[in-house]
Formats: sequence, C-alpha cells, structure tokens
Amino acid sequence: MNPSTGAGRAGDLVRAAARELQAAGVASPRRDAEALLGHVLDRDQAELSRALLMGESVGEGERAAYDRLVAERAARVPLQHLTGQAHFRHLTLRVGPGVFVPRPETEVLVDLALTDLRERGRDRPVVVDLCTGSGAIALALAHEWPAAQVHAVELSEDAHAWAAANVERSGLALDLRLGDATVAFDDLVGAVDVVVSNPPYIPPGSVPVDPEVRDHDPEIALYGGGDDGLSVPLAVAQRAADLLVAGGVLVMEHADVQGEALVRALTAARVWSHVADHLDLTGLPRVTRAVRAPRS
Ligand SMILES: C[S@@+](CC[C@H](N)C(=O)[O-])C[C@H]1O[C@@H](n2cnc3c(N)ncnc32)[C@H](O)[C@@H]1O
Repeated sequence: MNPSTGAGRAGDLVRAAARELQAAGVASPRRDAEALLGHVLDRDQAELSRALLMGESVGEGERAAYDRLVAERAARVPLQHLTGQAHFRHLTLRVGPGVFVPRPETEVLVDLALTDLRERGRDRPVVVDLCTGSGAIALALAHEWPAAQVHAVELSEDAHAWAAANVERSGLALDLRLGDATVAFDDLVGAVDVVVSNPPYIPPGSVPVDPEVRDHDPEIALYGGGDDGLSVPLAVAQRAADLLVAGGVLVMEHADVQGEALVRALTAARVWSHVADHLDLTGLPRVTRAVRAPRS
C-alpha cells in the first residue's frame, strides 16, 4: 500500500489490504485486513462491520498506522503480535514476541479437561498446567471451572512474564511459577486431579513452513527434542504421573502425526491406564488422555 495517499474509505482500505496480504501468502487475508483496521480504529468486529457498511472514512493518521501494520503483516509478522492479543476460549490474552501464540486446536484439550473435572465431581479439584506459555489453558480452566485450584509452570522467563501479565489482567486466581515442568511442583506430588499440557513437540527436522511460526514463535515453545519430538512431552508425562492422584487424568496435546507413538509410549510406561487419543475440531489426532494407574 502507498502510505502517502492520505485518508480513505474503510471498505477500500480493507479491500486493498486484503489483496496485498493475499499476494504475500497470508492464509486469511480479508479477516486479517479487517482485524488490523479494527485494531487501529479501536473498534470491535460489529462496530467495524458497521463502519464498512456505512462507507465510513478513515483519517490520514489512522490510515498511515494501518498501512504500516498491513506491511508488517505482509512480511508475515503474526496478526496477534501486531494487535497484541490472542483469543482463546472465552478469553482475550496479551501476547507478543517471546511467547507462543495460543492456537484454536488447543481448545479441544480444555473441553476434555472440563469433562474430566465434571465427572470427578470434586469440590476443589487441583489442576496443573505444565508448560503454560501465555497461561492460555490454565486461565481458560480457571475461568470455566471456578472451583478448580489451578497451578501453572513455564520455563521461559519471557513467556512467564506474558503469563503473569495475563493472570493479573484476568483477575483469576492462579498459582503461576517459573521453572522446569519436568521437576515442578514438589509440593503437589500425588495430589493433583487433572494435569493439562501443550508442551513443545515438533521433531527437530520438521521446521514449520509458515514464517509466522518458524520466525516468531520461540524455539523453546516448538521443538520437543529427540528424533520424534517426544522427549519433552514424555518427560512432562512422567512428571504428571508423579503429580496425579491414582485415577487422576493427564490430557496432553501432540502433533497430528504423534498420536499413535504417544499412546504407545504412555501405555509402555506402565503407570497409565485407559490411554486413548482424541481428534481436534479439524478431525486430526491432537490430544492424548491417560488415567493415572494405582501406585503399586
Ligand atoms: C507449545 S507452547 C504451549 C504454550 C501454552 N500451553 C499454549 O497452549 O498456548 C510450549 C510452552 O512450553 C514451554 N516449555 C518448554 N520446555 C519447558 C519445560 N521444560 N518446562 C516448562 N515449560 C517449558 C515453552 O516455553 C512454551 O511456552
């Protein structure tokens, strides 16, 4: 876009921006073009739709700001880094450089955890989120299951700072810690009802093709180690087995190609029962659920 062309109609600006984003290979050009204009004008989706419908004009300063953001998005900076926010379940979280942007496919993990919390029927169930990133899963569970006592841990100082900001803004009660999930929560060993985790799990050779992921999600959030990417997930699962009460549940996200391998590895570990894999909303294998077997 040409930043020197002054004011313009909202609809024209969005159409031009969507064309530019499409040419740059952005997956959802129109949606992103609208989201960026909504961000610049400080309008929600409904207000922006009205502005587009009414042919509202956008002032020169706002247009210049919009042009800059569209150019950054065309350079494949994630939309969420440009708006500073990501939507997850019913929450809007602060995100930016240094933290993994929460993904819609992770929402199914929250559904599975909520089903277990409902079925367990405990008054004050203890929930732990290992590898919390922005705090997305932990905060969603604290929000949607207010009786839960939710704890979360994150290793990266940068990501932990984003999570701390999200906890503060949410007003939700959450015990957030900085540390290694594979050895965390000595004070909760054998006392946890549900462990949730979306750990790093990409195999080292499978560098993501999308620049938004490859160049902007932190490496520590992506690569799971080992030939199959399952080193960190299996170490996290082992810690989950320490933390859970007998009959407690682990719900863990994985790559779509890792469902069978993770089920096999957890079954072989002999501390889990009812190990089963679940699909995400796009029908891909995404989450493994396992029940902590009684300690011998
Ligand atoms: C794929 S991201 C998921 C973040 C968040 N759970 C979500 O779903 O949006 C994985 C997160 O695990 C963190 N992490 C990696 N290794 C860790 C470890 N050993 N202990 C705690 N956190 C770890 C990364 O920094 C990153 O924030």
